[in-house]
Amino acid sequence: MAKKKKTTTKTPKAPRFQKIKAFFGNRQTQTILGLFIMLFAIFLLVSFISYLFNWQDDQSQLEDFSNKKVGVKNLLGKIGASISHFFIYDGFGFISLYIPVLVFFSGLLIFMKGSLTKIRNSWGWGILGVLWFSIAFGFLAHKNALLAGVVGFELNSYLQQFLGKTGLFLALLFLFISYFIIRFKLTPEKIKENLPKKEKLVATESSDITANLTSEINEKQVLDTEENSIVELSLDKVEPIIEENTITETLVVENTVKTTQNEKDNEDVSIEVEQSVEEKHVVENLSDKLVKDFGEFDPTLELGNYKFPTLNLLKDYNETISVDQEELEANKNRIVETLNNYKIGIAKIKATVGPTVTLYEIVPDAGIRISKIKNLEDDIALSLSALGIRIIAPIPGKGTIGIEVPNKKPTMVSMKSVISSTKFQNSEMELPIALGKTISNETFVVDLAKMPHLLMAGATGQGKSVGLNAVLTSLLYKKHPAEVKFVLVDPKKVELTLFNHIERHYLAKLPDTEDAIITDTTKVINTLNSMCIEMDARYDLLKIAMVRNIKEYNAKFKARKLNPNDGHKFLPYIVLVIDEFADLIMTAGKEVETPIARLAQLARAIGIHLIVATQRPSVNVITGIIKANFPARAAFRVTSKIDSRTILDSSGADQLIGKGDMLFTNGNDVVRLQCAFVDTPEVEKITDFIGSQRAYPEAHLLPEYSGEEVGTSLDIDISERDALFRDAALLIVHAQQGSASLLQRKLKLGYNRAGRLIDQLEAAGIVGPFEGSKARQVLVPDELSLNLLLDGEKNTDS
Ligand SMILES: Nc1ncnc2c1ncn2[C@@H]1O[C@H](COP(=O)(O)OP(=O)(O)OP(=O)(O)O)[C@@H](O)[C@H]1O
Repeated sequence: MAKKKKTTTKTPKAPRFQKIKAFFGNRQTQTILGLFIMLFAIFLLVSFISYLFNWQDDQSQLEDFSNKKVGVKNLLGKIGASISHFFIYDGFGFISLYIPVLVFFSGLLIFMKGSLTKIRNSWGWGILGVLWFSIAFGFLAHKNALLAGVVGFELNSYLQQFLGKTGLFLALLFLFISYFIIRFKLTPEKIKENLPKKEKLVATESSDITANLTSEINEKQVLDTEENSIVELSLDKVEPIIEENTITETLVVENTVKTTQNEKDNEDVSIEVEQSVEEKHVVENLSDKLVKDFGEFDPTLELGNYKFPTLNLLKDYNETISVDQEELEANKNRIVETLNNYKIGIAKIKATVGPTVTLYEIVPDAGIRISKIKNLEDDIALSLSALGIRIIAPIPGKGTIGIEVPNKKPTMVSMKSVISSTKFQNSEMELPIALGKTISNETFVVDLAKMPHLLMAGATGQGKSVGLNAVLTSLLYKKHPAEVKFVLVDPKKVELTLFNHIERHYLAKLPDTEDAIITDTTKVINTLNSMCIEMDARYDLLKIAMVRNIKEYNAKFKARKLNPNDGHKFLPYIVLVIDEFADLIMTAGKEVETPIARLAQLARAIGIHLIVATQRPSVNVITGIIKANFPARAAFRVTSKIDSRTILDSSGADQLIGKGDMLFTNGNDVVRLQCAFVDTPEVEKITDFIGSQRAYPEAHLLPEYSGEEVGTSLDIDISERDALFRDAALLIVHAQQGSASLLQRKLKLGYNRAGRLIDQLEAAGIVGPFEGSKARQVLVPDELSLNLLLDGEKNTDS
């Protein structure tokens, strides 16, 4: 029975409790309850706010609460007014407004099935806060009944009795600070770490590292600590083990590992997400800063006051092209007649009058073969009884045939007219050159930097030197001394002397040489080789700067992205002008040709450009290797068709009329131009104008080059010599013929090995340098001398 009783007494209680629990655990109940609480919070808030405005009126009315006649002003009536009065006036004062917030928040959490702990926490902290504020308001403004409320006022005066004003103030301050310390888990260390927000690189992959590190943390540290406590482990003391695949080198270990143990209530476990601090990036790098502070590097600054030559230094000529109608008619009639004689009908004819020649553009009748007209070139010229007829059949890009007939009265194209043209003045080219005017009277401007080298040819007295002066003048009018330097080679010794005036502005020379203008052949060789050294040095600079050409390099340098302490400097363009190339080739041959070919092949990217002029455009002067590397050619009048072919790869230059009449090609079309005329007094005026200005201390210096290296650039170690070296040397000395094919035949070697042997023999001084198609010279006369030479070598080597 007793047993029975026990069960009967216990059972009714348990289900009731469980029923209540189930009732409140029901989501519908929770939703309704949450909603009710939220609405109640709004009710409270509205009434509180309304009370703030109407409290004085409503207060007296509340005494007569049940009296229907007595009304209140509060938006939520007597109940609203009473509750507000209770909380605000009799309670905690103004801060009571926080109570509806707390209520609303709790309602929301119930509505959303949030954590109960949160509700508990927020009420705990909320009530403390309300009390604190109420007392604080009482402390600060005890006369204002609404601010502190009765509770605040009373507590304030009660506490002041015990602690005094200062004591209470300190107590309030203490509570205030304590709140922040507890709430935000502040420690002096944490504050210190957060205060100086300097470059602290935070691991972007902190999770990885944390994982790595946790496994490494001394377990004891964790176990020794109390249950349920949060163990903060400073990672400073832990040696991080960094796996290869983690990006860790730049980490500042700042994270803390939080280990929570034995949590009973899962709901109570709140996850704290530590915000990783955004890694700071340097937006403005050093070069940007330098540019911001000092502006872009200005290479012209050293000669900042430099004045470009003025246009009035150049002469005016009467340049109006007079169109002689009679001459035009007569020429047209003769062309039509001549062509008709050869049964070539003309559909249309059009004339363009240029400075020196007039172009008659002919549209032949349908069915006429162009080659027929081309073949009749000489006959037509004879019939027109004029020199310098050039037939262009067809005119590229047009379906017409051109016949260029010289004008009876040619017009001079002055340098002034081309320099002052907007085409030249507004050109954005790197090295603009105003060469002259085309047949349609347009100024012809080309970029030397794009050519990239220019070959000029023409018989003597046809305008080459004037052409070179036009090129140099163009550059002087457009480029600052800091941007371009000239290396002038003048074997004729008289043509370029005027440019001596601008030595310290525009010229470049070898160190320890007196004259910047080179007239001596050996100096030319040294200068060319020095330019090859300059070229290699510039390529190295470009490589380090990771740019492809001088333009990009200089742009980078100007933007202060290249450090002068690393050897970087602003690179001026270097223009090498050789006035008489034939002379050089005749006297120095390969020694000149090889560096010229090298420069021509490679120098374009690093800003070295060559202008080579010759009056003998024969194949032994303009060799295949030179021609291949000079796509831009300017031909003045030459004496034979063969010369014209050598220079232009086509005839035409032999039919020019001289005096600056020229053909220019840059690989594709041939353009007929009248070269601009600049005479010696004009050049003198310009060079004087420049020369009288402040200059650099000396001419631009090219790298040093010692002439001894000429011809023995091959530096082959004795120990690396071929096993057959001695045999080969003997063979060559016996035969007195330095050819690789001899070695190939006699020693039965392959081409490459024989070539290598010849190189080694050259390095040893047994054979001379390569001389084109001829066999190399043998420098050792007999076997005895050879033995002496080789034994001597051995002795010096050991
Ligand atoms: N563009 C031009 N317009 C008008 N006349 C010109 C022009 N170019 C040259 N001449 C005339 O031709 C003459 C010879 O020219 P220039 O001295 O340039 O010839 P060159 O080819 O250099 O001769 P050389 O090879 O002997 O030095 C000049 O004095 C001038 O009278």
